Amino acid sequence: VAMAHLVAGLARCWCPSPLQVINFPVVQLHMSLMAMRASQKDFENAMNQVKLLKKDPGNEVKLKLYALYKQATEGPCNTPKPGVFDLISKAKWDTWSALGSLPKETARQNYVDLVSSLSSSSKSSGQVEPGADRKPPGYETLVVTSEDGITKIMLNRPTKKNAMNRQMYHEIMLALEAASKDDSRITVITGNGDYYSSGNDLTNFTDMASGKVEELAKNSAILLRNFVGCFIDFPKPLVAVVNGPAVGISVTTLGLFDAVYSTDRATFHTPFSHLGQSPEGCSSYTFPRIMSPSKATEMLIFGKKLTAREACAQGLVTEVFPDSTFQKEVWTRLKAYAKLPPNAMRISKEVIRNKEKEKLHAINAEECSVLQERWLSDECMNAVMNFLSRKAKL
Ligand SMILES: CCCC/C=C/CC(=O)SCCNC(=O)CCNC(=O)[C@H](O)C(C)(C)COP(=O)(O)OP(=O)(O)OC[C@H]1O[C@@H](n2cnc3c(N)ncnc32)[C@H](O)[C@@H]1OP(=O)(O)O
Repeated sequence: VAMAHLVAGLARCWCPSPLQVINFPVVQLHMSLMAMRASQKDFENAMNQVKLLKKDPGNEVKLKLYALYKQATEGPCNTPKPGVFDLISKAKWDTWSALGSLPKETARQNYVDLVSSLSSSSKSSGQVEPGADRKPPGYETLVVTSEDGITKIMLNRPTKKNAMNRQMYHEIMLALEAASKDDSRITVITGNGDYYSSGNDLTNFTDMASGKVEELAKNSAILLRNFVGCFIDFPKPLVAVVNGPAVGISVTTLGLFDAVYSTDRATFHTPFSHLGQSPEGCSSYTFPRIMSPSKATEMLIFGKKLTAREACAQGLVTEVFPDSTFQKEVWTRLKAYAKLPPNAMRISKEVIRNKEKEKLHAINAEECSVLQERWLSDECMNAVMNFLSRKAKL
């Protein structure tokens, strides 16, 4: 009954011209840190474009548009929570509130992207779409496919063991953003070749040796914070299909996935002390909770490498499969899961994740700020130089 009221109420809220509700004053916004930046003009165009859509995009999308608009213009949700019986206001408040501390400029970009995707699918008028001259992202470090209700993001630098260079960080963020809005129900991250990922590409640090070190460390901390933030905020079930060994950030972010399936050939290694670094990916918070404080210490401080079975026994991995049947078994299972009702899955994730979101963003910020200092230390510089001059391997 409550759902029926909510649906009817939302329909009233957006009808007879359901999209005209998004007729808000315009405010000045700041430049985005993200690679693709939506200008104030793009944002205004998007607001106009919404009114021209012929096809009603549905309540879920309208709520998302509402929330992104509010976040882009007013920032994080700052109004009192409506009562439980005020279903429409509560649905709007919940959606806005779920955006947490998403920066205004990112919300503005997301709003523009969402409207752009709606415009291209509904082809409502002969007008030029905002951003129509902008090419859809072509990935150089990833292969992204969508099939059977599953968007698969495959890390694709196999000759470098899928080490994450700056471009890959940016592309993963873009791919997650796109997957959060596409029709798929589950999103998977996996690796191409024999490794899941060897973690941060240590050549990212080579620039550090060439002056402006503080600035580079600061920019890397911003990149890392945005990157991990995308995992914290990802709204659909996110599954890691760990096809081989995982190192560093590709291990720590697993604590932010909803399920982790691993081949028995994989290992899990976070050699931060060896590298003069400190934990990231919210692992300083998630790992002690997933495993136990002392098991987390062995991994994050002493750099103990876990086998897949050990990682499973400690709760980091959901299930381990023999390498010979890994792909077949995992994809059969995921395809079955992808037939489940998408809204129920998304809402269940929201219920689970929302309790922790604010905390996770705070942990992420703290870890990045500590790392920013660590990257400038002799311990870190020496470890990176040793790897680059091939004196040391893990
Ligand atoms: C924005 C900043 C975020 C920072 C946060 C993250 C922290 C981390 O992720 S810390 C973890 C960093 N990763 C490592 O320290 C791993 C380093 N790599 C290795 O120790 C070995 O390469 C590895 C054990 C993974 C594999 O050893 P082998 O099987 O013997 O292969 P090769 O060493 O010959 O590797 C093949 C090829 O790949 C290049 N490679 C592998 N890993 C990395 C890496 N992390 N960064 C850069 N390059 C990497 C390796 O150099 C080889 O290249 P070529 O010599 O050109 O063939």
